[in-house]
Amino acid sequence: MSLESIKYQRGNLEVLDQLLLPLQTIYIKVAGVEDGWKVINKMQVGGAPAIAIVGCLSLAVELLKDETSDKKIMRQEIEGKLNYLVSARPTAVNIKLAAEELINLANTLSADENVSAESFKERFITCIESMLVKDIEDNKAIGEFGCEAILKQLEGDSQVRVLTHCNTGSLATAGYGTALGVIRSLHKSSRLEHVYCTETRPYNQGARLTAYELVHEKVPATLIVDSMVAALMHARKITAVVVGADRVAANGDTANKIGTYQIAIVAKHHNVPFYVAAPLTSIDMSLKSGDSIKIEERPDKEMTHIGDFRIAAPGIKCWNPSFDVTPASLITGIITEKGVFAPNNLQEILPP
Ligand SMILES: CSC[C@@H](O)[C@@H](O)C(=O)COP(=O)(O)O
Repeated sequence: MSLESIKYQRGNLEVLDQLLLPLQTIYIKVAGVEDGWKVINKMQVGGAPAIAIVGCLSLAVELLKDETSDKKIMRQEIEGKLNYLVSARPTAVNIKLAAEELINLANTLSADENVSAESFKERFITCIESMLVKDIEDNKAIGEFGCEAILKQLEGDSQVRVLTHCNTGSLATAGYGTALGVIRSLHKSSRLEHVYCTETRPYNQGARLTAYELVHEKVPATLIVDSMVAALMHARKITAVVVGADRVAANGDTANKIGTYQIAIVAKHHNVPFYVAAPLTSIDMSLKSGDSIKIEERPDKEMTHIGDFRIAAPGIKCWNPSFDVTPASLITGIITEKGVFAPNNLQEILPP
């Protein structure tokens, strides 16, 4: 069975504490928006889709307990709480787009005289709950499209070696995963020879989470340190790189975990196709290019320490951007639930 990072039943939300993995499997109760903001900001839950889903579900849990019977007050509170949740982490766009959609729904329900306060609440919560199912369906479609695109470039029925970065699996989504979903689909098709996953310094999502998922799923995999990517591509034939995204701009420039950009440069040098696997909810058509994507900077401690153990020389200054932007020119294709698109062709699916 796949790992489950989000456990939800109406009125009850728990998330698997990613900071404790792989050593401990502990679920944290998220009783409302304040808890939702904290688990996202502290990175107890990470990954753009999972951040959006957990944030919105934390609002669903809070709303269920709310006894307000005034729709206007409910609408106002919902808007404030969603904007607050969006502020927990600035780079991933999924939560911002989900918040905009939910605020529109709240406006419509509040303005409709035929909708009672009870029915407003019910329809609003149901809409949030549907995100869980939709994300898994989208990821399975991404997996299939990605698998097909990678296999299409091969001659005969040769085996595939893939490199991935950060965590994009069941832990970073509602389930199945995006880039890791593509890897899962390749594995199912018996064409996957091997996966290489990077450690993903400084927070080690690759070593802690992706490696954990790959071992759990019995996918043949090897962990490498981030600085080994060029050596790996020189030493072994890598068929493709597949990574996730936190925000894709309208021109295809893609923000993803720090280190993605340099992997794309190395891939270009070695003629290795570089794919971004992301649902449409990671594409921000309001931004012309990656230059306008806000890059989150994380506390120094995430670089200088491993857990509570300091590894960096005391007194040294740090720069800790959590993401970088890979220019569209380095990206072979963006794998979405609607198919694989050239980065300069996103208007085909999402007209501006
Ligand atoms: C399907 S997850 C895609 C991205 O969100 C992922 O690659 C990533 O960068 C995660 O960053 P994180 O800082 O752990 O939230």
